[in-house]
Amino acid sequence: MIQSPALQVVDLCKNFGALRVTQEVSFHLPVGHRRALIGPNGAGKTSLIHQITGVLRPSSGTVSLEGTNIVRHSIQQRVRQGLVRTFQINSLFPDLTVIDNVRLAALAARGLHRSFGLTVDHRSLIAVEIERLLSTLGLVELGTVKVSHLAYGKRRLVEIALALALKPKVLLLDEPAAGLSRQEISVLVRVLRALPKHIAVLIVEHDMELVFEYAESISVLVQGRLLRTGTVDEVRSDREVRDVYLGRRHV
Ligand SMILES: Nc1ncnc2c1ncn2[C@@H]1O[C@H](COP(=O)(O)OP(=O)(O)OP(=O)(O)O)[C@@H](O)[C@H]1O
Repeated sequence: MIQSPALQVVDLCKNFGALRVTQEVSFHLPVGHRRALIGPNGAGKTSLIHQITGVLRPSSGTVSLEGTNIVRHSIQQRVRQGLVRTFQINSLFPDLTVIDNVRLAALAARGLHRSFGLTVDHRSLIAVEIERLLSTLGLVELGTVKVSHLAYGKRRLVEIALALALKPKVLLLDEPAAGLSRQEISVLVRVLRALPKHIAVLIVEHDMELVFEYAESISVLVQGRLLRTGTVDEVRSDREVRDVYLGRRHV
C-alpha cells in the first residue's frame, strides 16, 4: 500500500482583496521529511503556515494530513490530529517551571487540563514522557526552573518541548532561530536533528546556515508562489533563487 504524505497542500490560494498572498501552492511532505520554506520578506510564508494550521481559511485549495482533507477542521482538531505548530514564547506560563509547562501540554494532548484525578500509572507515564522530552531538548537540568528565569534561547527550546508534548506527526516551526546567537543556533540544530524520525518538519527560517545544515529539501516562496522545491544543493545553485533571495553570499 502506498503511504499518504504526512502533509499535502494542493492548489492553495488566499486573497486579501486584490492582494494574492498565496497562489496555487502545491507541495507534499513525506512522513519524517525535513523541509525548509524560505523566501523574501512578505513572500507569504506566515500566511501559508496560518492556512495549514487553520488560523486563516484559504480562498480555495486543500490541506490534507495523512490523506484526510482538514481544510474545514478547527485549529484544535488539527492539533489533535497531529498537526502542531511551535508555541510562541508569550504562550508559555512564565511563573511555572519548565516541567510544569511541559506537563500542561502533555495533559492537553490527552484531553485533560490538570493531573488531579489521574491514576498513578498515568502520572508516572507522563513523568517519563516529560523526562524524555527534556532530555531530547537538553533541558533536564532546567526542569525545575521557572520559565521567567530562563535565557531567551532556552525559552525557545521550551516552546519546542511543548509542541513535542502534543505528539506531532507534522511539526511546523516558524523562525525558531530568530533572536538566537550562533552558539544557540548550533544547539537548536542539534535538538532538531534529535527529533523522533517519524515527525515531518516544515521550518520557516531566514537563517540560511541553519537551513542548509538541517533541511533535506527546500521550497522557495516568492510573491505567494512556489518558485522552486528541491534538495539543498539544487536550490542553492539555482540561478533564479539566487537572484530573488539568496544573493551571492550563500552560494
Ligand atoms: N490579514 C492580512 N490582511 C491583508 N494583508 C495581509 C494580511 N496578512 C498578511 N498580509 C500581507 O500578505 C503578504 C504576505 O505576508 P506574510 O507575513 O505571510 O509574509 P512572510 O513571507 O511571512 O514575511 P516575513 O518573512 O517578513 O515574515 C504581505 O504583503 C502582507 O502585508
